[in-house]
Amino acid sequence: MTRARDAQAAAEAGADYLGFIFYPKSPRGIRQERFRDIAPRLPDLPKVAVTVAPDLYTLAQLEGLGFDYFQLHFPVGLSEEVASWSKLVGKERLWIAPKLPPGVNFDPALLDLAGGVLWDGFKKDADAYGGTGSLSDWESFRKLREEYSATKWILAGGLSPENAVEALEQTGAECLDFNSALEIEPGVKDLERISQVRVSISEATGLSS
Ligand SMILES: O=C(O)c1ccccc1NCC(=O)[C@H](O)[C@H](O)COP(=O)(O)O
Repeated sequence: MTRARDAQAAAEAGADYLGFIFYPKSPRGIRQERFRDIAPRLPDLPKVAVTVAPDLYTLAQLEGLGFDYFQLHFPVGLSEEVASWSKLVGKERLWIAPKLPPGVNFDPALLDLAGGVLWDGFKKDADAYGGTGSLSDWESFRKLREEYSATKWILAGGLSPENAVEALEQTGAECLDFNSALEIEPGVKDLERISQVRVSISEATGLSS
């Protein structure tokens, strides 16, 4: 989210969380000053600060903005950093999003440090950590979610109104993350596409939200 009106549309479509990306290399990033500016106009939903391998100073700054959760993307091999993020924000508020190249397994030891895992698509480019539109490995997500059921598992990566129902059916996910497939351009949501998510899911499940 970069605009209050998009956040409002997401709330009306039944979103449970709102995400704000503070990674400077993201085309949909928001600066801390801008977030402070729109914060009073945002719906009353839990808010998630998203960034890539932050230093502790930056993470403390984001915490100071009043976020409920911290979704931190990182390359493999940063377990010490994950431990320090967990210590700073607390395990339950930390959602980890490891960038796992194909064939590299998720390290379950990380679950001692984080309350949630965002399971994202992979793209090789060094700076690509999210918002790439690449599907994630749904089968691995399903297995991990079943095996480690105490953790909050969030399915991400290329989700759209067109594939959301299939994603729910194939993975049993309770939480889906939508991003680039709902945009007119990076950082600007398509309000019609946002409401289509609600329509597709409610048509398929018979639920109204
Ligand atoms: O979206 C970004 O630009 C981004 C950049 C760096 C780190 C994370 C980022 N997004 C995080 C998300 O939670 C996205 O929603 C997730 O990657 C899925 O995006 P998409 O494949 O576009 O649906």
